[in-house]
Amino acid sequence: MPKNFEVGPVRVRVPATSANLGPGFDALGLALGLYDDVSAEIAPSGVRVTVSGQGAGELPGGDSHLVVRSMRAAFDRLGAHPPGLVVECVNRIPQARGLGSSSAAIVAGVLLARALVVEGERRLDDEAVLRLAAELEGHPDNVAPCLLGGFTIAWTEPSGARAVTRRVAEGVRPTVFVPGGRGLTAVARAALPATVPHGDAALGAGRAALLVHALTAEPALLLPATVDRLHQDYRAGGLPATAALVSELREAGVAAVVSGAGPSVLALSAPPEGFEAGRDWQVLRLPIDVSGARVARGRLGHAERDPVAAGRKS
Ligand SMILES: Nc1ncnc2c1ncn2[C@@H]1O[C@H](COP(=O)(O)OP(=O)(O)O)[C@@H](O)[C@H]1O
Ligand SMILES: N[C@@H](CCOP(=O)(O)O)C(=O)O
Repeated sequence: MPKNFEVGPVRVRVPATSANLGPGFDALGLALGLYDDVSAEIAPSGVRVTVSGQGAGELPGGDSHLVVRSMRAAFDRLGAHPPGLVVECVNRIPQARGLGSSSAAIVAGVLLARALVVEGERRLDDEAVLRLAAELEGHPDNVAPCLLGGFTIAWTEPSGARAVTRRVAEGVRPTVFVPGGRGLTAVARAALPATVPHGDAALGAGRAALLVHALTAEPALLLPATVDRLHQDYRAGGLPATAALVSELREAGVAAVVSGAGPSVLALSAPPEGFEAGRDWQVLRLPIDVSGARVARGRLGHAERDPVAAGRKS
């Protein structure tokens, strides 16, 4: 084993996340009980990546894989350069659906790299992991809940991203509606205008503040607290089915929003009994993940390799 590196494999479990939550664009996020499991170890040469579950047969291998790119970025920060890597991914988070799969891959890569380096936690502390992961992702609202769990409020200072996590009030039960079709976050971000009317910004500030209260103390206020004017309308043209489902749910009194940049829909209160979204939507009732990413020593075991069951346990 080259100097600087821990002996043996490490693994990490990272949760799906839903960002924005309506008015909290690029700031608010929620960790959900659906997970990717990833392991990594130092090899004498080369980069070998195996993927099962979501993205199998589609994602690039080797150094182009997002987990590996994120590991490389973290190794650079740590000043440690491994001769080779073996990475195994068991993915359950649907990709390019607005459920934070890219943030999960980035957080997994950064945490795995840190765990493989001797004294990694001293050299790259938790705050530095958040800053690096947010830098790689481009916005902090998914990486924060993925790392910390629960409901997070993230912001960016000149020195980088910071976040706090808050416990969600009893009775908030997320339901996620996931369509078959994909939507890339980069494309949805390109649909946003450079400026918005002052009235819309003012409304958003008030509703985002109310949403923190509603989610942590008074879920009865979730419907007015999830009104957004900063991003959803601008993206609706590219996501007509998503916009239609959000409207239908809200008209039924459900606090529904676009999940992240879409195309999934997040409902923060339960849809009425018998509500049918239609055949195009997979409906997932997910618990809130309160732990965030968890690192352990050793390869993935039988439980982590189960493509379905293990994904729902927190
Ligand atoms: N587990 C993963 N491993 C490697 N690459 C991934 C993984 N998850 C997502 N990605 C990459 O990120 C892209 C999706 O990112 P993005 O558009 O931000 O959507 P999401 O809302 O799922 O984060 C995928 O097309 C893929 O290139
Ligand atoms: N604030 C971002 C959130 C993107 O989340 P994702 O899960 O769709 O990557 C945005 O709205 O662009």
